[in-house]
Amino acid sequence: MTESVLYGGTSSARVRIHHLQQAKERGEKWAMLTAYDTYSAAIFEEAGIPVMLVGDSAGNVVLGHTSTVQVTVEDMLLLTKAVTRSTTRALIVADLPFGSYESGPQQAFETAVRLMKEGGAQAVKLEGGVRVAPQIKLLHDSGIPVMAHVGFTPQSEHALGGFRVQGRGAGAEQLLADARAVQEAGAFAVVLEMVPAAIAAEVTKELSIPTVGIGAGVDCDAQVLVWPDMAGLNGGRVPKFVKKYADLRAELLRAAQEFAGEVRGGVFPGPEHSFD
Ligand SMILES: Nc1nc(=O)c2c([nH]1)NC[C@@H]1CN(c3ccc(C(=O)N[C@@H](CCC(=O)O)C(=O)O)cc3)CN21
Ligand SMILES: CC(C)C(=O)C(=O)O
Ligand SMILES: [Mg+2]
Repeated sequence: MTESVLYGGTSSARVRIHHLQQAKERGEKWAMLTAYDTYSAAIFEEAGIPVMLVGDSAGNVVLGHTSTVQVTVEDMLLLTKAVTRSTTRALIVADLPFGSYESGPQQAFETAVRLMKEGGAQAVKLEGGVRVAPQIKLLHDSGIPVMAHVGFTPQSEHALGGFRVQGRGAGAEQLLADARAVQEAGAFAVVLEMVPAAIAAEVTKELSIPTVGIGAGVDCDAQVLVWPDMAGLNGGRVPKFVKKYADLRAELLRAAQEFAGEVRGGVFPGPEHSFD
């Protein structure tokens, strides 16, 4: 496992993407996590996470919005800069936020260039299938690596009628058409969000590019989770597809309470934290 090229040195984005492609061919799975700040990104890189997504889920988990719809390009730039300042080996992908690419390929190009030039991202992600294929094609032809995102696309929650599994029944054909369209347009990978496991397995088999699942079963080539969800920082309800690998909320709550208690009791700072 440690021999895997996925966790190697500081190769170019193009070479790293080629390694993701080779991993699919070998049947070697990999993990992606979201990242929004400099410390956590450095930790995930040390943990051997080969791809990080500066997700517009920041709208929910960092900025306190009710959805990703309110997130701006300026918000994404701030977060992307923080992540790219502390990482060297991971491939950093930045989400194009709602409203920054839908009107056409030129708009998508201009936003992607900002996230790469100013933010330091090595790739971008956008939501949609057939509908955004022209955007993906222009970015790809311009040398910008694109990750696609089909199935449940949170930026369209209002159009889709809420948080719903996509690709069930007759929806399977549309999902397959979307997945084929983004591959054809030049995407290097595609996120499958909230798709029945059997359909995601079929898409994964059908496509030559890696699929990254979130609520899409175990047969995807890779998996992604929103890090505050998987680390248990989120105090509210989490989607069914989340597994909690830690309880950071409890740990942080305890630390903050203990600090406050020691200050109230005159215990902190001790002599070892004070200057003569
Ligand atoms: N914290 C967080 N985690 C995420 O995974 C996430 C975000 N925020 N923000 C952006 C999108 C929105 N996503 C979401 C948000 C909610 C559900 C949800 O409530 N799912 C329910 C209902 C599923 C159904 O009824 O079919 C679930 O129980 O999974 C799913 C995906 C995924 N992304
Ligand atoms: C859930 C992932 C795929 C995402 O788009 C995000 O975090 O914004
Ligand atoms: Mg997103």
